[in-house]
Amino acid sequence: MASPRDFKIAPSILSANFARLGEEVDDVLASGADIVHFDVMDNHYVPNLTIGPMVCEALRKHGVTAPIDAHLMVKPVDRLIGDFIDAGASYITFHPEASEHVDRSLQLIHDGGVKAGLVFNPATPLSYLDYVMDKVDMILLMSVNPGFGGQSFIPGTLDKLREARARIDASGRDIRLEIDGGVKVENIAEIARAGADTFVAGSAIFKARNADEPHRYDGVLKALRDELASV
Ligand SMILES: O=C(CO)[C@@H](O)[C@H](O)COP(=O)(O)O
Repeated sequence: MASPRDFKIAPSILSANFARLGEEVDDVLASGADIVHFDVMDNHYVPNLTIGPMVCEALRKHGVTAPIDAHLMVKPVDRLIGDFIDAGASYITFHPEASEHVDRSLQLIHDGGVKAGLVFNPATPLSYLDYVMDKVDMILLMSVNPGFGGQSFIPGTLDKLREARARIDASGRDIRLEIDGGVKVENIAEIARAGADTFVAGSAIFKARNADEPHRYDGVLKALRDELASV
C-alpha cells in the first residue's frame, strides 16, 4: 500500500466556477492540491455535458503545469484520445464498457506518451483488468454513478477498493488507485485505509473557500491532509 507520502489530492474542476476556470485552478493548486481532475462528459455515455480538449489546452496555455487527469466519460472513446494527448493531459482514463477495444485504447494513450487508466462505475466489475493489468497506470473507482458532482459516497466501494488494492499489490506495478465521488474530510481517512492513494474531491473542496481569503482553499486541503496523515 502507498505510504502517506504518496497520497495525492485531485480537485474535480466540475465543481469550480467555469466563468473563471483558470484562476480557480491556479487558486486550488496554490492552496496545495496535487492534480487537476478534468471531467469530460458527453451527454451520451453520461447525462451531462461539460468540457473538452480545447479547455484542457487553454489551461496549459494559461500556465498550469500540474498533472491534468482527464477522465473521459464519453462513448466512443478513441476519437478523443489524440485530442487530449495534444491538449497536454498527463493521465487519460476511460470507462472500459465505453471502448470497443480496451487494449487498443490503452495503447493509443501510451503511444502518445501519456499515462493510461481504466475507470470503474459502481456496478462495473474489476475483471476488466484481467488481461490489461500490465497496461494501466491508474485505476479509478467511481464511488458515485458518473455524471454529476455533489452525490453521496456509495459505501460498497470500500470493499471494491480493497479488491483493487490487492490486485495492484499482487501485480507489483506502480499503479495509482484513485477514488472519485463523495470524498470529504469526514470519510477520506476510511477511504485511504481501504487502499486509495489518489483522492478526487469536487464539491468538498470548491464549496469550502477559506473564510478570510475567498480565492484560497488551504483550509479544506489542510483538513483533508490532516485526515490522511492519521492513516
Ligand atoms: O466524475 C465525477 C462525477 O461524474 C466526479 O469527479 C465528481 O465531480 C466528484 O464530485 P464530488 O462528489 O466530489 O462533489
